[in-house]
Amino acid sequence: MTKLEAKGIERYYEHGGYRLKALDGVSLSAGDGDFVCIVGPSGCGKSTFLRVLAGFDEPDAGEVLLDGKQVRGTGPERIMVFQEGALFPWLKVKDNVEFGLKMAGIPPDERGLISGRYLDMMRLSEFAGSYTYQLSTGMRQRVAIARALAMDPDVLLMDEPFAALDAQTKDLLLEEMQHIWQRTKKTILFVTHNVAEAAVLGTKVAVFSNRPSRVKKEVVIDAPRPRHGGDAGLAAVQREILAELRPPEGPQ
Ligand SMILES: Nc1ncnc2c1ncn2[C@@H]1O[C@H](COP(=O)(O)OP(=O)(O)OP(=O)(O)O)[C@@H](O)[C@H]1O
Repeated sequence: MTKLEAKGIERYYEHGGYRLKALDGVSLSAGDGDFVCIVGPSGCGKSTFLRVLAGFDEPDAGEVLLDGKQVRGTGPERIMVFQEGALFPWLKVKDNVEFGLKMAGIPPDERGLISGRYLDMMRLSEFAGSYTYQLSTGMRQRVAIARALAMDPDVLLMDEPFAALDAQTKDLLLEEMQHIWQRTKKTILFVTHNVAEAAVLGTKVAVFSNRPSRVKKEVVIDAPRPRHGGDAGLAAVQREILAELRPPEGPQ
């Protein structure tokens, strides 16, 4: 069953009198429980597309459907995790995770149970009372993921969430992300510039073209899990994606 569907999304930006077309009719769907990775050339419009899905940006044309119904603006059923986590430094880890729940009027006891569950899942329980500046970058990113999951969204939108991490932490989080996805059965759309990461995580990978972007190709990946970066079985799929990303050869 289709969970989230984007149909013919167009998005323009004003650049000092010049109208720049970022998205040129992007259509992409994610089935319930799919892990869709989005890759594409730098500046092609991946983040713009995710912002449209999250409702932070209005498309100039096209529509976003959740469970077959058009959605506009932001909503608790579509939650975004940013590259830098975007946590509140003045709040403790537990309060960061509970922030959205508090805003939604969930009583303290229930909030505590929910944050406890996700802090446990992200192996952060012993840091519940710490401030985010006392954590490593990887731990902060895990707090951001816990905070998003605590809202129990239908769809998790992740914009290069591991880009600022060192290789070792990234490997660990790639593994954890697969466990979390399998445990929570969330529908995830995940933007990355890293083809290996996309091949490890994705049930399918959507390759965006150069700006103004469209979906150039969708590659379905059914390799067994857990997957790891160096898996030989993923090499062919990575080559297929990389071939799509290579600029066309022009006249010499
Ligand atoms: N707020 C904005 N105002 C004006 N132009 C913008 C804005 N946000 C993005 N753009 C332009 O839209 C295009 C797509 O940007 P976007 O950040 O969506 O690309 P991206 O694929 O996520 O890039 P990267 O991989 O480098 O992060 C770029 O040319 C960028 O300059």
